[in-house]
Amino acid sequence: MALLDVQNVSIEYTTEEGNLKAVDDVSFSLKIGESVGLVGESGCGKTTLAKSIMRLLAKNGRISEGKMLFKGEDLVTKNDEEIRKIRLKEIAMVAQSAMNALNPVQTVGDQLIDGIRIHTKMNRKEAMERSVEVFKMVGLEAKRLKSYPHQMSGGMKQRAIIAMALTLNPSLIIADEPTTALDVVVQDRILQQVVEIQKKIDSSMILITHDISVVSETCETIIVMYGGKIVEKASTKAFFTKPFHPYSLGLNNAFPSIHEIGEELISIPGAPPDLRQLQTGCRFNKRCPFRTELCIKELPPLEEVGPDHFSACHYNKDVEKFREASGHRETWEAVRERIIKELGSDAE
Ligand SMILES: Nc1ncnc2c1ncn2[C@@H]1O[C@H](COP(=O)(O)OP(=O)(O)OP(=O)(O)O)[C@@H](O)[C@H]1O
Repeated sequence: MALLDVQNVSIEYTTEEGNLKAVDDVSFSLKIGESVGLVGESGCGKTTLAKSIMRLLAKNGRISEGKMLFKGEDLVTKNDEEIRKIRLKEIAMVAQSAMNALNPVQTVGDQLIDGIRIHTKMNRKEAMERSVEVFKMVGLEAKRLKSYPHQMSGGMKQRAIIAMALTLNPSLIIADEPTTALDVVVQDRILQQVVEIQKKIDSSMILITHDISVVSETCETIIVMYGGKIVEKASTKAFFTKPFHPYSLGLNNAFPSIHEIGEELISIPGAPPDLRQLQTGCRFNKRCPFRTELCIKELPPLEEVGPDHFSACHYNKDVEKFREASGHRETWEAVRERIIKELGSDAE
C-alpha cells in the first residue's frame, strides 16, 4: 500500500476576481521511505499542494475535488481534531522561512519540549532527553536548547525547526524550500542531513524546490508541475538522462552538465500561465517550441512512457526529435519571437 495516494485533487482559491484553480486534477502516490522532489516555477501550485496535505490552506483555499489517502484514510474528510493529531506525529512540515515561526520569547528547548508533550505521553524529563537527541541529529549542541531564537544564527534556527519536525519520527516529511533563506554551503549541508535522518527513521519525504539540481542529489523520484498540473513524473535517474516533456527539456537546459560549464545557459522564454484565467489545451503550449493546433485545443493526458515514468505531452512519441532540438538555442529563440508576435497581436 502507498503511504500517500493523491487522487484527482483540485484546489481552488476564491479571489475578488473570481476562482483561481491552483492545483488541477493532480494524482500521484508515494511509497514508504520514498523521497520525491516537487519542482516547477513559482506559482505552479507546489506550496498549495503541500499545504493541502497538512490541511493548512489559506482561508480562501479549498480542496474542491479528489482524495488524499494517507495510510488508507482520506485526509480531505478528516475533521480538525483528527487532522491536528496527524500533524507533526504522522506528517511534519518544514515550511518556507519556517524560522520566523519560532516564538521569540521562549527558549527553543521549551518550544520543542512543549511540542513533544502535546503529542505524546512523555514527561518533561523524557521530552528533554528526546530534544537533546534530535538536536544532535541535526548538528546542534544540546546547550543550544537554552537559547532564545535571537541568540541563534539563521542556519541554527532552521536546524532547530527541522529538529522540531523530526522529533516524533513522522512517516511523512514535507519540506517546502527548507533552506532557501540560507547561504548555499549551509543549505547543502542541512539538506544532506535532513535526507540522512529521513532515511534513518524510514520516513517518506516530499521536497519542494524550484532547483532541480537539489532534487538530483536528494530524491529518488521527481514530479514536475506546470500551471497547476503534473507534466512529468519519473525516477530522478530517468528524468536526468531521458526527460520527455518539453518543459522538462527546457528545465534540463538550465541544469548544466560538466561539459557545458562556462557556456551561457538556455532559459525558457515567457512566463507561466495566469491561473486566474480559464485554461485550455496544454498549459505549456505558449512556451513550447513543438506545439501544434492540437496542443492549443486539447489537454494532453499524463501517459506512461516507461516504467513508473509519465509525461503529459501529445507528442511523447516524438521525444527523440524534441531532445535533439531542445539543446539548440535557436529552438527557444523562435519561441521568444513567437511570444513577442502573439503579445503584439493580442494588444491590437
Ligand atoms: N491565498 C491565496 N489566494 C489566492 N491565490 C493564491 C493564494 N495562495 C496562492 N495563490 C495562487 O495560487 C497559485 C499557486 O501558488 P503556490 O504558492 O502554490 O505556487 P508555488 O509553486 O508554491 O510558488 P512558490 O515557489 O512561489 O511558492 C499562484 O497563482 C498563486 O498566486
